[in-house]
Amino acid sequence: MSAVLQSLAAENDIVRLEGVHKDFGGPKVLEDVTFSLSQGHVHSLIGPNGAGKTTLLNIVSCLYRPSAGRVLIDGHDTATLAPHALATLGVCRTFQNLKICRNMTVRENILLGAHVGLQGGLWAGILRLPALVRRDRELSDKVQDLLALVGLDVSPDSLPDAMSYGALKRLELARALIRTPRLLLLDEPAAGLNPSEKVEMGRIIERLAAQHITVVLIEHDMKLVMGVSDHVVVLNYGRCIAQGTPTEVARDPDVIAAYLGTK
Ligand SMILES: Nc1ncnc2c1ncn2[C@@H]1O[C@H](COP(=O)(O)OP(=O)(O)OP(=O)(O)O)[C@@H](O)[C@H]1O
Repeated sequence: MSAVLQSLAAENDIVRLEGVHKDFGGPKVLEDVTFSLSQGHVHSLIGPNGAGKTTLLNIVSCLYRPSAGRVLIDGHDTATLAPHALATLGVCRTFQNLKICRNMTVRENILLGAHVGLQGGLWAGILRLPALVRRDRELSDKVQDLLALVGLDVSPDSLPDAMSYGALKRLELARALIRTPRLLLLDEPAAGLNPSEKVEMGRIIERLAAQHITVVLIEHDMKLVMGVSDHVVVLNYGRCIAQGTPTEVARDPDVIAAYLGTK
Protein backbone atom coordinates (compact mmCIF):
# COMPACT_ATOMS: atom_id res chain seq x y z
CA MET A 1 0.00 0.00 0.00
CA SER A 2 1.33 3.49 -0.80
CA ALA A 3 2.20 5.87 2.05
CA VAL A 4 -0.77 8.10 1.10
CA LEU A 5 -3.22 5.17 1.13
CA GLN A 6 -1.72 3.96 4.41
CA SER A 7 -2.21 7.32 6.10
CA LEU A 8 -5.79 7.55 4.75
CA ALA A 9 -6.49 4.07 6.14
CA ALA A 10 -4.95 5.06 9.49
CA GLU A 11 -7.18 8.16 9.66
CA ASN A 12 -10.18 5.88 9.50
CA ASP A 13 -8.89 3.61 12.28
CA ILE A 14 -10.74 3.82 15.57
CA VAL A 15 -8.57 1.22 17.33
CA ARG A 16 -4.99 0.22 16.68
CA LEU A 17 -3.14 -2.54 18.54
CA GLU A 18 0.64 -2.44 18.21
CA GLY A 19 2.72 -5.44 19.24
CA VAL A 20 0.47 -6.37 22.15
CA HIS A 21 1.79 -9.08 24.48
CA LYS A 22 0.08 -10.38 27.60
CA ASP A 23 1.01 -12.87 30.26
CA PHE A 24 -0.34 -13.39 33.74
CA GLY A 25 3.01 -14.39 35.22
CA GLY A 26 3.12 -17.66 33.25
CA PRO A 27 3.11 -18.49 29.55
CA LYS A 28 2.20 -15.79 27.05
CA VAL A 29 -1.53 -15.50 26.47
CA LEU A 30 -1.11 -12.90 23.69
CA GLU A 31 1.98 -12.56 21.55
CA ASP A 32 2.83 -9.62 19.30
CA VAL A 33 -0.74 -8.89 18.25
CA THR A 34 -0.99 -6.02 15.77
CA PHE A 35 -4.07 -4.97 13.82
CA SER A 36 -6.35 -2.00 13.23
CA LEU A 37 -10.11 -1.61 13.36
CA SER A 38 -11.67 0.90 11.05
CA GLN A 39 -14.67 3.04 11.88
CA GLY A 40 -18.20 2.01 11.07
CA HIS A 41 -17.39 -1.63 10.35
CA VAL A 42 -18.22 -4.92 12.05
CA HIS A 43 -14.99 -6.62 13.12
CA SER A 44 -15.08 -10.16 14.48
CA LEU A 45 -12.45 -11.70 16.68
CA ILE A 46 -12.48 -15.47 16.31
CA GLY A 47 -10.32 -18.41 17.32
CA PRO A 48 -10.47 -21.69 19.21
CA ASN A 49 -11.18 -21.78 22.97
CA GLY A 50 -8.38 -20.21 24.98
CA ALA A 51 -6.94 -18.37 21.94
CA GLY A 52 -6.93 -15.07 23.87
CA LYS A 53 -10.01 -13.32 22.45
CA THR A 54 -11.54 -12.19 25.75
CA THR A 55 -8.11 -11.21 27.08
CA LEU A 56 -7.70 -9.00 24.03
CA LEU A 57 -11.14 -7.44 24.52
CA ASN A 58 -10.28 -6.87 28.19
CA ILE A 59 -7.11 -5.08 27.10
CA VAL A 60 -9.00 -2.89 24.61
CA SER A 61 -11.48 -2.08 27.43
CA CYS A 62 -8.59 -1.23 29.79
CA LEU A 63 -9.62 -3.96 32.27
CA TYR A 64 -6.19 -5.53 31.68
CA ARG A 65 -2.97 -3.75 30.74
CA PRO A 66 -0.75 -5.22 28.03
CA SER A 67 2.54 -6.68 29.31
CA ALA A 68 4.12 -5.01 26.26
CA GLY A 69 2.88 -3.08 23.24
CA ARG A 70 0.13 -0.50 23.15
CA VAL A 71 -3.49 0.12 22.28
CA LEU A 72 -4.55 3.36 20.62
CA ILE A 73 -8.14 4.54 20.50
CA ASP A 74 -8.61 7.47 18.13
CA GLY A 75 -4.84 7.76 18.18
CA HIS A 76 -4.70 8.11 21.99
CA ASP A 77 -2.62 5.63 23.95
CA THR A 78 -4.91 3.99 26.52
CA ALA A 79 -2.04 2.96 28.84
CA THR A 80 -3.17 5.16 31.71
CA LEU A 81 -6.89 5.24 30.99
CA ALA A 82 -9.22 3.82 33.68
CA PRO A 83 -11.87 1.37 32.41
CA HIS A 84 -14.75 3.68 33.44
CA ALA A 85 -13.22 6.57 31.44
CA LEU A 86 -13.61 4.59 28.22
CA ALA A 87 -17.31 5.41 28.03
CA THR A 88 -16.37 9.08 27.74
CA LEU A 89 -14.39 8.13 24.60
CA GLY A 90 -17.52 6.50 23.22
CA VAL A 91 -16.52 2.90 23.99
CA CYS A 92 -19.01 0.51 25.62
CA ARG A 93 -19.08 -3.26 26.00
CA THR A 94 -21.03 -6.31 27.05
CA PHE A 95 -19.68 -9.34 28.89
CA GLN A 96 -19.85 -13.09 28.31
CA ASN A 97 -21.85 -13.57 31.52
CA LEU A 98 -25.12 -11.72 32.08
CA LYS A 99 -24.84 -8.75 34.42
CA ILE A 100 -28.52 -7.94 34.86
CA CYS A 101 -29.91 -6.72 38.21
CA ARG A 102 -33.04 -8.80 38.62
CA ASN A 103 -34.57 -6.60 41.34
CA MET A 104 -34.40 -3.48 39.14
CA THR A 105 -36.81 -2.69 36.30
CA VAL A 106 -35.90 -2.99 32.63
CA ARG A 107 -35.59 0.83 32.47
CA GLU A 108 -33.35 0.97 35.55
CA ASN A 109 -31.13 -1.78 34.17
CA ILE A 110 -30.68 0.12 30.90
CA LEU A 111 -30.06 3.42 32.68
CA LEU A 112 -27.29 1.82 34.74
CA GLY A 113 -25.30 1.89 31.50
CA ALA A 114 -25.58 5.69 31.47
CA HIS A 115 -23.96 5.92 34.89
CA VAL A 116 -20.71 4.22 33.93
CA GLY A 117 -17.96 6.82 33.91
CA LEU A 118 -20.06 9.48 35.63
CA GLN A 119 -19.12 10.92 39.00
CA GLY A 120 -20.31 8.41 41.58
CA GLY A 121 -20.66 5.81 38.80
CA LEU A 122 -22.64 2.65 39.26
CA TRP A 123 -23.26 3.22 42.98
CA ALA A 124 -24.78 6.64 42.41
CA GLY A 125 -27.16 4.90 40.02
CA ILE A 126 -28.01 2.15 42.45
CA LEU A 127 -28.51 4.67 45.29
CA ARG A 128 -30.62 6.92 43.01
CA LEU A 129 -28.81 10.20 43.80
CA PRO A 130 -30.86 13.33 42.75
CA ALA A 131 -28.65 14.53 39.87
CA LEU A 132 -28.84 11.11 38.29
CA VAL A 133 -32.59 10.84 38.80
CA ARG A 134 -32.91 14.10 36.77
CA ARG A 135 -30.64 12.76 34.02
CA ASP A 136 -32.51 9.45 33.98
CA ARG A 137 -35.79 11.31 33.35
CA GLU A 138 -34.18 12.95 30.31
CA LEU A 139 -32.96 9.58 29.04
CA SER A 140 -36.25 7.74 29.57
CA ASP A 141 -37.50 8.38 26.02
CA LYS A 142 -34.30 6.86 24.71
CA VAL A 143 -34.99 3.66 26.66
CA GLN A 144 -38.09 3.03 24.58
CA ASP A 145 -36.13 3.59 21.34
CA LEU A 146 -33.41 1.19 22.46
CA LEU A 147 -35.93 -1.51 23.36
CA ALA A 148 -37.26 -1.21 19.81
CA LEU A 149 -33.73 -1.27 18.36
CA VAL A 150 -32.90 -4.54 20.13
CA GLY A 151 -36.35 -5.97 19.35
CA LEU A 152 -37.60 -6.23 22.94
CA ASP A 153 -41.36 -5.89 23.32
CA VAL A 154 -41.47 -5.43 27.11
CA SER A 155 -42.58 -2.63 29.39
CA PRO A 156 -39.69 -0.51 30.67
CA ASP A 157 -41.35 -0.74 34.09
CA SER A 158 -41.39 -4.53 34.19
CA LEU A 159 -38.89 -6.61 36.12
CA PRO A 160 -36.54 -8.72 34.01
CA ASP A 161 -37.04 -11.87 36.09
CA ALA A 162 -39.63 -13.33 33.72
CA MET A 163 -37.55 -12.63 30.60
CA SER A 164 -35.89 -15.44 28.63
CA TYR A 165 -32.09 -15.72 28.48
CA GLY A 166 -32.12 -14.44 24.90
CA ALA A 167 -34.18 -11.40 25.93
CA LEU A 168 -31.78 -10.69 28.81
CA LYS A 169 -28.84 -10.71 26.39
CA ARG A 170 -30.66 -8.07 24.33
CA LEU A 171 -31.40 -6.07 27.47
CA GLU A 172 -27.66 -6.01 28.18
CA LEU A 173 -27.07 -4.80 24.66
CA ALA A 174 -29.60 -1.99 25.16
CA ARG A 175 -27.73 -1.00 28.32
CA ALA A 176 -24.45 -0.82 26.42
CA LEU A 177 -26.16 1.41 23.83
CA ILE A 178 -27.65 4.00 26.19
CA ARG A 179 -24.58 6.23 25.89
CA THR A 180 -24.65 6.09 22.08
CA PRO A 181 -21.23 4.44 21.75
CA ARG A 182 -19.06 4.88 18.67
CA LEU A 183 -17.31 1.61 19.45
CA LEU A 184 -19.22 -1.33 20.87
CA LEU A 185 -17.39 -4.43 22.13
CA LEU A 186 -19.58 -7.55 22.28
CA ASP A 187 -18.27 -10.66 24.02
CA GLU A 188 -20.24 -13.64 22.70
CA PRO A 189 -23.63 -11.90 22.39
CA ALA A 190 -25.16 -15.00 20.78
CA ALA A 191 -23.84 -17.61 23.24
CA GLY A 192 -26.71 -19.68 24.62
CA LEU A 193 -29.24 -18.30 22.11
CA ASN A 194 -31.42 -20.56 20.00
CA PRO A 195 -31.06 -20.46 16.18
CA SER A 196 -33.82 -17.90 15.59
CA GLU A 197 -32.51 -15.68 18.39
CA LYS A 198 -29.05 -15.86 16.77
CA VAL A 199 -30.50 -14.70 13.47
CA GLU A 200 -32.21 -11.83 15.29
CA MET A 201 -28.92 -10.92 17.03
CA GLY A 202 -27.27 -10.77 13.59
CA ARG A 203 -29.99 -8.38 12.39
CA ILE A 204 -29.51 -6.18 15.45
CA ILE A 205 -25.75 -6.01 14.80
CA GLU A 206 -26.45 -5.02 11.19
CA ARG A 207 -28.80 -2.28 12.43
CA LEU A 208 -26.05 -0.97 14.73
CA ALA A 209 -23.54 -0.93 11.89
CA ALA A 210 -26.07 0.96 9.74
CA GLN A 211 -26.05 3.61 12.48
CA HIS A 212 -22.25 3.92 12.02
CA ILE A 213 -21.41 2.18 15.28
CA THR A 214 -18.14 0.26 15.01
CA VAL A 215 -18.74 -3.23 16.41
CA VAL A 216 -16.14 -5.67 17.70
CA LEU A 217 -17.66 -9.09 18.04
CA ILE A 218 -16.24 -12.16 19.77
CA GLU A 219 -18.30 -15.07 18.56
CA HIS A 220 -18.03 -18.83 18.09
CA ASP A 221 -21.05 -19.10 15.78
CA MET A 222 -19.38 -18.99 12.36
CA LYS A 223 -22.65 -18.52 10.48
CA LEU A 224 -23.27 -15.33 12.44
CA VAL A 225 -19.64 -14.17 12.06
CA MET A 226 -19.57 -14.80 8.32
CA GLY A 227 -22.97 -13.14 7.87
CA VAL A 228 -22.35 -9.84 9.66
CA SER A 229 -18.60 -9.14 9.59
CA ASP A 230 -16.75 -6.77 7.29
CA HIS A 231 -13.41 -7.84 8.76
CA VAL A 232 -12.33 -10.90 10.74
CA VAL A 233 -9.24 -11.29 12.92
CA VAL A 234 -8.23 -14.84 13.80
CA LEU A 235 -6.28 -15.66 16.95
CA ASN A 236 -4.67 -18.99 17.75
CA TYR A 237 -2.57 -19.58 20.86
CA GLY A 238 -2.44 -15.81 21.39
CA ARG A 239 -1.09 -14.97 17.94
CA CYS A 240 -2.94 -13.27 15.11
CA ILE A 241 -2.75 -15.90 12.36
CA ALA A 242 -4.97 -14.26 9.77
CA GLN A 243 -7.19 -11.28 9.08
CA GLY A 244 -9.30 -10.12 6.19
CA THR A 245 -12.81 -10.42 4.83
CA PRO A 246 -14.88 -13.43 5.98
CA THR A 247 -14.24 -15.12 2.61
CA GLU A 248 -10.48 -14.53 2.83
CA VAL A 249 -10.10 -15.98 6.34
CA ALA A 250 -12.44 -18.91 5.63
CA ARG A 251 -10.08 -20.18 2.93
CA ASP A 252 -6.83 -19.39 4.77
CA PRO A 253 -4.93 -22.68 5.28
CA ASP A 254 -3.64 -21.58 8.75
CA VAL A 255 -7.19 -20.83 9.88
CA ILE A 256 -8.51 -24.14 8.57
CA ALA A 257 -5.67 -25.98 10.34
CA ALA A 258 -6.30 -24.11 13.63
CA TYR A 259 -9.97 -25.01 13.57
CA LEU A 260 -9.31 -28.61 12.65
CA GLY A 261 -6.76 -28.83 15.46
CA THR A 262 -3.82 -29.67 13.22
CA LYS A 263 -1.89 -26.50 14.16
N1 LIG B 1 -6.93 -13.35 34.67
C1 LIG B 1 -6.27 -14.40 34.18
N2 LIG B 1 -5.28 -15.02 34.89
C2 LIG B 1 -4.61 -16.06 34.36
N3 LIG B 1 -4.83 -16.61 33.15
C3 LIG B 1 -5.82 -16.03 32.41
C4 LIG B 1 -6.58 -14.92 32.87
N4 LIG B 1 -7.47 -14.57 31.91
C5 LIG B 1 -7.28 -15.43 30.89
N5 LIG B 1 -6.29 -16.29 31.21
C6 LIG B 1 -5.78 -17.38 30.35
O1 LIG B 1 -5.55 -16.83 29.08
C7 LIG B 1 -5.86 -17.78 28.07
C8 LIG B 1 -6.79 -17.15 27.05
O2 LIG B 1 -8.05 -16.97 27.68
P1 LIG B 1 -9.22 -16.14 26.99
O3 LIG B 1 -10.40 -16.20 27.91
O4 LIG B 1 -8.73 -14.81 26.58
O5 LIG B 1 -9.47 -17.02 25.69
P2 LIG B 1 -10.72 -16.97 24.69
O6 LIG B 1 -10.15 -17.05 23.33
O7 LIG B 1 -11.60 -15.83 24.99
O8 LIG B 1 -11.43 -18.35 25.05
P3 LIG B 1 -12.99 -18.77 24.97
O9 LIG B 1 -13.37 -18.79 23.54
O10 LIG B 1 -13.01 -20.11 25.60
O11 LIG B 1 -13.77 -17.73 25.76
C9 LIG B 1 -6.43 -19.00 28.76
O12 LIG B 1 -5.42 -19.96 28.87
C10 LIG B 1 -6.84 -18.46 30.12
O13 LIG B 1 -6.76 -19.46 31.10
